[in-house]
Formats: sequence, C-alpha cells, structure tokens
Amino acid sequence: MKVVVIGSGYVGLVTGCCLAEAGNQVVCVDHDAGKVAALRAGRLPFHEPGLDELLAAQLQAGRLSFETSIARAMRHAAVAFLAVGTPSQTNGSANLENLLHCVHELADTAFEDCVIVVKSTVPIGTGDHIEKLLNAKHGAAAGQPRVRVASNPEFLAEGRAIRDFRHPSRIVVGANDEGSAQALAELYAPFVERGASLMFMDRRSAEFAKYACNAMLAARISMVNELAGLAGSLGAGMEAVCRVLKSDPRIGAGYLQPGAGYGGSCLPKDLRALIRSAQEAGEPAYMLRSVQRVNRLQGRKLFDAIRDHFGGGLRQRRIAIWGLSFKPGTDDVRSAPSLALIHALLGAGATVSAYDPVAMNAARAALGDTATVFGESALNVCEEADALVLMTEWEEFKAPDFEAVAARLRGGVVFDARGIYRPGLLRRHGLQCHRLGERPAGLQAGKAVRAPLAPNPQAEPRTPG
Ligand SMILES: NC(=O)c1ccc[n+]([C@@H]2O[C@H](COP(=O)([O-])OP(=O)(O)OC[C@H]3O[C@@H](n4cnc5c(N)ncnc54)[C@H](O)[C@@H]3O)[C@@H](O)[C@H]2O)c1
Ligand SMILES: O=c1ccn([C@@H]2O[C@H](COP(=O)(O)OP(=O)(O)O[C@H]3O[C@H](CO)[C@@H](O)[C@H](O)[C@H]3O)[C@@H](O)[C@H]2O)c(=O)[nH]1
Repeated sequence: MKVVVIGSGYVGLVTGCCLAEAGNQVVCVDHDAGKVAALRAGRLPFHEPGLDELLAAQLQAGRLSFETSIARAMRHAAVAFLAVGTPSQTNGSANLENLLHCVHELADTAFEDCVIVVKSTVPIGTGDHIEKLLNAKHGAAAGQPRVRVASNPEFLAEGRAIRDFRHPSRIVVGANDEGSAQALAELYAPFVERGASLMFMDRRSAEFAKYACNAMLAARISMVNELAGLAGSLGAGMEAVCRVLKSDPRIGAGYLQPGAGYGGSCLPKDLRALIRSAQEAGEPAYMLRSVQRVNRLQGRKLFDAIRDHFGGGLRQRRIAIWGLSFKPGTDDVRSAPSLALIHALLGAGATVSAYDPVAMNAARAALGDTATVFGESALNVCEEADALVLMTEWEEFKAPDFEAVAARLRGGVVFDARGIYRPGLLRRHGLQCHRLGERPAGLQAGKAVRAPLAPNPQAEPRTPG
C-alpha cells in the first residue's frame, strides 16, 4: 500500500519506518528541509533506540523516502497520516496551527481515493472539522470522491517507540464510514497477525480515548506521588506500600513509581488540553485539575527539600544534576522536571552543573543562555558540588562508583528524585541520601520482621509482644 506520513518527528518517523518494515511503500513528509535532507542521508534528528538501524534498513530496501512537499508525496497514496505536533497554547488548548496548515495544503492537492488519518493527538471533533474543510474543496461539488477522515491515535511511549509500534497493546481506529475502517484494517493486518487487537469505534470516541488514557496514566502518577508524601509524613515506607499496591491485580503494577512528577511532551500538554475542553463543555473536571496540581507541587517539593537542606539559602551553592531528559531512553526534554528544577535553582542563586548521556544538546537548546554548566561525565559534574540530584534513571546512574562520587562531592548529599538508590548503601560510602516522601528524621517506622525461611501453615499464630 502507498502510505504518506506528514510530520517526521517522534511519532511520524516511527510510524513511517514501521509501516515500511511491514511492506508498504512509505513517503514521510516534513516542512523542515534540513531534517528531510538528514533523514534521506540516514541521519536521525533525535534519539530513539533502534530507530537508526530501522531507518537505514528501510532506506536500503527502497520502501521509504522523504519529501518536503505534501502535493508531491500524495500521488497514488491510499492512506495519509497527519502526525505533526499539537503543542499547548497559552490557554491550555491544543495548538492546531501546523495540523490545519497541512489540511489546507491537502485541500489544495488533487489526490485520488485516499483516507486521511489523524494520528496527532487532537481535541474531540477535530476529525469532523478536517473532513468539512477537505470536502469544501474536494468532495462531490468539485466532481471528486468524498474525502474520508479517520482517527488513529498513537499510544507509543518514547524510548521504546519501535517496540510499542511493532507490538501495540491495541490499535484504535475511529471511523465514521466503512471504507476508511477497511483501509486501516488492511494496513494493520500484519500487526494483527502478530497479536495486536484492532478496536473500531466512531471518530470522536477514538479522539477522546487518547486523552482518557493519558489522563489515567497521569492520575496514577499523581496519586502515587501524593501517597508517597503522605507515607513520609506518617512514618510509613513507600517502597513497601508500592509492593502491596502492585500486587493487587485490580490496581495493576504500572505507573506507580513516585518521582519528581510526570514530564514529557504528552502527559502535561494533554492534561492541559483536556481540562480546556472540559471548561469549554462546562464540566468542572475536578479530578483532572487535582492531578495537574499535585504534579506541579511535586517538582516544587523537590526544590524545597534541597533548599531546606541548606537552611533555606542556595546562594553560592553548587548543585550537580544527573539526567536532563524527561525519562531514560530519549533526548526529549520537553516539560522535563529537570529543567524546571534547574530554573528554580538558578533563580535561588545556586550554580548548576549538569550531565545527561544523550540529552545535553537538547537541554542546552532548551535552557538557552542560563548559567548552567554542562559536564563531560557523571563524575565530572560532582566535582566540588554541594549536592547531587538524580533526575533521570538512566542505566549508567543506577550503580555508580559511590566511592568516587563521595570523593568529589563536597556536600556529601544525594537527592534521589527517582527512588533508585538504597540509602543504607550510600551511607556506607559516607553519603547522605534524601528521597521524596521519605520519613522525616526522628519519625521511626516499625521495625520490619522477616518471614521465617520455611513458614509452617499449621503453626499457631503468635501473640504479639
Ligand atoms: N512523542 C510521543 O511520544 C507521542 C506519542 C503519541 C502521540 N503523540 C502525538 O503525536 C503528535 C506528534 O508528536 P511528536 O512528538 O512526533 O512531535 P514532533 O514535534 O517530534 O514532530 C512533529 C514534526 O512535524 C513537523 N511539522 C510541523 N508542521 C509541519 C507542516 N506544516 N508540514 C510538515 N511537517 C510539519 C515538524 O517539523 C516535526 O518534525 C502530537 O500530536 C503528539 O501529541 C506523541
Ligand atoms: O510510574 C511512573 C511512570 C512514569 N512517570 C513519569 O511520567 C512521565 C511520562 O512517562 P511515559 O508515559 O513513559 O512517557 P511518554 O513517552 O510521555 O508516553 C506517554 O505519552 C505518550 C504521548 O501521548 C503516549 O503515547 C504514551 O502511551 C504515554 O505513556 C515521565 O516523566 C516519567 O518519568 C513516573 O513518574 N512514574
């Protein structure tokens, strides 16, 4: 099948490469000529594990090509995906400027019987609007077949995007007509053969399902972050509590890792857009607003813990940061909690030295001319620092040489915003370890009692004390 993918970012490029791998003839379009030239030469504009090999293989196989012109790409296309960015506007709503720009170009382009598929995350009703716009120019009045518009939201997560696309938990197709549903069923048939399930529904439900999923994920993270804070105040250990939560199949094990709050290009912006849609629909959206509020506070709590450790003042303090991307496996720093922390630290008069294995360039661009110092290695940024803050749980930060860290870190204190370090282990190296939601000093939890090696189910229950 001839497929066009408009927008060659994290979603568009992965979609294009994976659909080419499935045997389709794919043309990826982007208005950024520099990006298109790099992609034609097999160079990736961002970091995504495995994507460079997949890109090279599909270019070599002749199934994938790149274009700057939508009109040129659309010749003989059977399916065209819209996968451009839909970032937040200042009022929280999704900015559809780029998407509508592409739609107007499509409206001015003569194409045959091609299904237009919205893959970008868009407010409910956007598909209806696009269909109207396209059919005002195409359609029966212009003596051409009616243009059909479907919704096919994407659920991949960065850092594991190829795996997610090849083996999706489900493929959602929102179609208001038989023809577009059939075209997408045909396109995704190889994925269904490998076990993916196709879920058909009307277009508005598909658009809403995307926001609903991200709202649920964000809600779990905010809930576990709030519980972690509470556990700390009440003298309970959140790690043990999480084990209990995860063992309940009704609750499930995913998205229960407390941390510095959720970041990235999706959860924060999609929550904002959904809240905006709720407002327009006259719905109060109490839960969604609380999820967002807890997330904002979570970043603030980390900053407060660092500031309080130094008696309320950060002037002349040097803070080392490990990890800049919003999560491991990506160089994406959009809404990364690390950037908010760096701005707050610099604003309080601290100096910051930061290191990330892949996101240094992206962070440099995002931080602009702030006074952040970018180090050459994880150890290098600890040199003479008063504190180290672990912000992204990259593999290389999981079991560092704590001896070497302790030798360089002037302040001897580590703030673990991802809960990956054992405070006892760090103590043995002379390092103090703070985790979000930990018990304040002086508040002791009950001593943990280990289970006997071979529990005897017949044994009489012991009376406490
Ligand atoms: N990043 C993710 O993990 C993810 C996952 C699921 C869904 N989404 C959604 O998918 C959409 C795309 O996200 P992304 O992260 O890939 O965005 P991105 O910013 O990485 O990529 C968008 C691409 O579109 C190009 N573009 C913009 N306007 C264009 C135009 N007029 N013509 C041609 N190309 C144009 C840009 O140059 C860029 O390369 C968004 O709606 C996002 O919410 C993202
Ligand atoms: O238990 C957890 C899980 C995640 N996070 C944080 O949540 C954010 C988002 O993580 P993740 O969902 O892995 O990343 P994204 O790549 O943003 O993917 C989300 O957003 C995409 C864009 O809409 C969707 O397609 C995906 O399904 C959805 O997982 C990151 O800051 C994580 O550190 C936590 O704090 N605790």
